[in-house]
Amino acid sequence: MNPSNVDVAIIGAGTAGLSAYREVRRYTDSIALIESGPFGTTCARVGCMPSKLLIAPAEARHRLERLPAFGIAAEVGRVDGVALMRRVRSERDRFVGFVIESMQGFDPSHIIRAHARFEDAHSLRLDRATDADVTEAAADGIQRLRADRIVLATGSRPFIPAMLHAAGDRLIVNDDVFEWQDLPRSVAVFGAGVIGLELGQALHRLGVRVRLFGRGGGLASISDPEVRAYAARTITAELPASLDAREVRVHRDGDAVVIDFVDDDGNARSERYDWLLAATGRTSNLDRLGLEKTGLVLDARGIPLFGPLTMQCGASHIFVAGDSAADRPVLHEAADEGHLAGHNAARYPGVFKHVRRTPMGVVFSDPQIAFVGKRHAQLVAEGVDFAIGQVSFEDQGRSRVMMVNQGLMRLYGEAGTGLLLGAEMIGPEHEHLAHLLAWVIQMRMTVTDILELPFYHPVIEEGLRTGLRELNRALGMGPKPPLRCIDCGPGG
Ligand SMILES: Cc1cc2nc3c(=O)[nH]c(=O)nc-3n(C[C@H](O)[C@H](O)[C@H](O)COP(=O)(O)OP(=O)(O)OC[C@H]3O[C@@H](n4cnc5c(N)ncnc54)[C@H](O)[C@@H]3O)c2cc1C
Ligand SMILES: NC(=O)c1ccc[n+]([C@@H]2O[C@H](COP(=O)([O-])OP(=O)(O)OC[C@H]3O[C@@H](n4cnc5c(N)ncnc54)[C@H](O)[C@@H]3O)[C@@H](O)[C@H]2O)c1
Repeated sequence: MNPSNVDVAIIGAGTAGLSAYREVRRYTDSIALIESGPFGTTCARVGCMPSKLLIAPAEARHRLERLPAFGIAAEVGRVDGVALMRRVRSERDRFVGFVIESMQGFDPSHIIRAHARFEDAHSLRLDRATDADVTEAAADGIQRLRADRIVLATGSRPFIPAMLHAAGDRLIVNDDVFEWQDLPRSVAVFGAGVIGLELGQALHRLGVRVRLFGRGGGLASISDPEVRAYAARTITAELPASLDAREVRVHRDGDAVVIDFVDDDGNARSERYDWLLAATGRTSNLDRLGLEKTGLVLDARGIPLFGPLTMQCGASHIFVAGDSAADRPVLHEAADEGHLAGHNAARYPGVFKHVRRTPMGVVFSDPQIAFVGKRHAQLVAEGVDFAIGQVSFEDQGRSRVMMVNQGLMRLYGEAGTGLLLGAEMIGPEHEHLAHLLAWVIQMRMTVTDILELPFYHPVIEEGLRTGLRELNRALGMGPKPPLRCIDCGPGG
């Protein structure tokens, strides 16, 4: 391979880039996979996996707190922060190791450690990589690369509002949390989105003093006002939070971060924390690529206009995938988009469309929050004629048995066709219910057809059946579900 002139260059070796590489390699051996940071992917290093490793012990401890309500005397375990963080890091390293192992079959001559930037639509300038331990592009003698086709898979980074910088060296992001040697005493978590809620609740349950600072009352990007209100009530009953903190001012007093703010009840408060964790959203890394030199049409955020069924930017030889595209910033979609972008970059100018999966999001809070198909806000914005069926999990049989009976699910169905369109929900084991719903939506099933599927007794899925029956009634396609329906079994 001529290392300065390749068929396909892939910028970024995260989930999307690795998936693109595997696809491109089926068609050509003339490839450059360019990575400026450490290998291992955001998901394994600082994202999905370490966050779930922190959440798991927090949930285990929380279950102990609930045992007395079952009549079991239990002492809530003292948290050994050093041991706990050691496990988080070592399991995280195992997952990173699996990713790096999966790259062992890659041709080493395809891999370039450098920061890529466009000089024109086909030429990339390669600068020193950020990871000091790696071979630098200059040391390889490659400082410029010409590529016939290019995949942009550069991921995203935390977005930090200017006002938070007053916390100085006490300002951290998710990456820093997973390097901790011990748990801190206190953390102010800014941003009540997915990351803020997952990490904030886990730290709180591990005995760290936490407050979650939100803006405008939003929580975990729930768009259905009823689900959002229920979730806000349920989550904040346990986790100290100001979801609509106003007049926020951050400053330092010695080692402490001081936060002055007006809380949700209108009271002026001043609180001190060891750390300020910014979980205030993420921004695409495409802004550091010099895309203005490519001639691509960019949107207001600097992201090229692309087709979600091809990942092609305009009609060009450039394709985009994963978090950098800022369209569906979750792991399985990054992998899909990488595959699609890689496939089309390899075969360009032959470009195929590929049907996308039903959108799905799961927030690993407790209770879990999930979204499937079309969001409530999207249906309203698109002017879709839809009906809503809803079910509370407070009286749901199996949920009560297990003492996890908190939750509200709202299901959306299309008027006239009876098709299930989407759902937003908070409740027990909802990561599983979200999958069932995503599968039946993707199969384009009507609510009536879904109700023909089997439901065991007593299971949490029976709550879903009640919601679907309510939706069928609201669509005018089924009877009013009987109160305490006995064919469902008690509590069904
Ligand atoms: C705390 C947290 C928890 C999460 N939890 C979940 C979860 O539970 N479930 C889920 O589905 N998703 C989760 N996500 C989201 C998921 O991690 C991302 O959607 C996914 O990792 C994106 O993959 P990617 O390939 O687009 O980006 P990355 O994996 O970030 O890869 C991009 C790569 O490009 C490199 N790069 C950037 N610019 C350049 C350049 N100019 N030149 C060369 N290389 C460059 C970067 O160094 C990086 O290695 C979480 C994210 C975070 C932060
Ligand atoms: N379980 C999962 O699948 C999972 C978990 C974590 C992250 N992720 C992915 O990572 C992405 C980024 O997550 P995120 O939580 O950083 O972003 P987010 O967009 O979900 O939430 C950011 C929140 O910060 C708030 N905010 C912004 N500026 C603020 C300020 N000055 N003060 C207070 N609040 C402020 C926003 O209003 C928003 O609610 C998610 O969209 C998701 O795709 C997924």
